[in-house]
Amino acid sequence: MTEIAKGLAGVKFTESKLTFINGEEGILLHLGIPIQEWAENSTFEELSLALLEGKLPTATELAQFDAHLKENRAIPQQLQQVIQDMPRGINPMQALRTAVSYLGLLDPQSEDITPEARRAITVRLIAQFSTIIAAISRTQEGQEMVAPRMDLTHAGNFLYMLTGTEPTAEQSRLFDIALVLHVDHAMNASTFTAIATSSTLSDMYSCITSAIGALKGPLHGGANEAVMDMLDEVGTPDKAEAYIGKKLDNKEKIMGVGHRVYKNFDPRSRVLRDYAEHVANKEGKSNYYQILETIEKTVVDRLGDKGIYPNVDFYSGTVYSDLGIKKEFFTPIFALARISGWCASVIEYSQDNSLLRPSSVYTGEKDAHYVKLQDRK
Ligand SMILES: CC(=O)SCCNC(=O)CCNC(=O)[C@H](O)C(C)(C)COP(=O)(O)OP(=O)(O)OC[C@H]1O[C@@H](n2cnc3c(N)ncnc32)[C@H](O)[C@@H]1OP(=O)(O)O
Ligand SMILES: O=C([O-])CC(=O)C(=O)O
Repeated sequence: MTEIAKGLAGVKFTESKLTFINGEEGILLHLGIPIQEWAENSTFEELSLALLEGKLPTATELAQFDAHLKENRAIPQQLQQVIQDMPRGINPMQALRTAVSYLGLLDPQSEDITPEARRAITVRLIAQFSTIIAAISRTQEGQEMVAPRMDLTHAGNFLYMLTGTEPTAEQSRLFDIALVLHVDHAMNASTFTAIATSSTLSDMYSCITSAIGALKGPLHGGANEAVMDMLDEVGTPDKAEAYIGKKLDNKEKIMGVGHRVYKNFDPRSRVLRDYAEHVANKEGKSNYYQILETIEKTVVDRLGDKGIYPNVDFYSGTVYSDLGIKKEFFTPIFALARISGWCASVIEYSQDNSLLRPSSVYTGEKDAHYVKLQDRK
């Protein structure tokens, strides 16, 4: 019988120098550097550039890249209008997908798939994702959009555009770290989707629009919002153990735990857990954090042997909540970070492109014949 690689698990279809993961030991490296070092020392801007260039940038290179991002923060008036006119109460990931697709219509370079054009579009996409997501949030709440500021970091400016208030240095840094942790993760479903689209020699906006669609699902980026739903459903920490026990007895999945690659702690969830704890301790342990602690313990006790541990989506929501971000925007924020990984991966793959076209094992009939409509029972 032909072996089927269900979910393409473990299938290697390309080489990449960007990200290394050892799922058994819980190791994640970008350009060989551990994620913990990136989180501690770097910024979203620097990691994005490093992945695009394949090396740590010099101070001059980083300053130039930062200036390019800032120059490109504003979004076209026509797109602002489209966002303004979107129906209310929509899923923000649908709104993001539509806005990015529309942005492609306005970009005269959008059909150009040369490496130079892909790179120039990448800078605009990274810069404008932030403005688009903040604009969607504000208009959905019936508020005026806030124009970007050029004197703030990428993370700080996003929080400013989202809330209309300049964040503190601590808030900006915390959010920046969260972005760094989400930038890239090798051949995850959305990056793979972006690459599959680019492998047909399609344009950058099509690649990113398809990636947004893939990230939206609750088995991937949508899990961070689903974790918050679960916390609200649990209600209080004393109910968490019984809630999880019942779900597991019913063979239901727990959101924010388990991972296709990590069969041990996801190193990013540990960093996020420390920040979530720090945030919770500031104001006395929050309900959310205490529920998460109990869920983590219950899941690891019951499923640790199966390699099921908290993933990056488990603690991120409590950090975002503390920054005043609504749960519907957790997945767009994942996209705000992952845009850099998507673009860097598409550009890397395009250098030695091969059409992605796997096979399936046909299990249907082979000797059927057409029956005219009027003769069918
Ligand atoms: C950024 C990210 O995308 S990180 C992932 C975010 N997604 C989530 O948090 C959703 C919850 N997690 C999951 O659904 C899964 O762990 C996935 C989809 C992420 C990866 O899982 P896969 O590698 O496809 O494994 P699969 O879903 O086949 O599960 C393997 C076994 O572990 C169990 N399992 C996996 N995840 C979970 C979970 N979250 N809760 C309970 N059981 C789980 C399955 O029930 C299955 O058990 P079985 O062998 O007894 O049937
Ligand atoms: O790698 C994956 O399968 C999921 C993902 O995007 C991540 O964990 O960041």
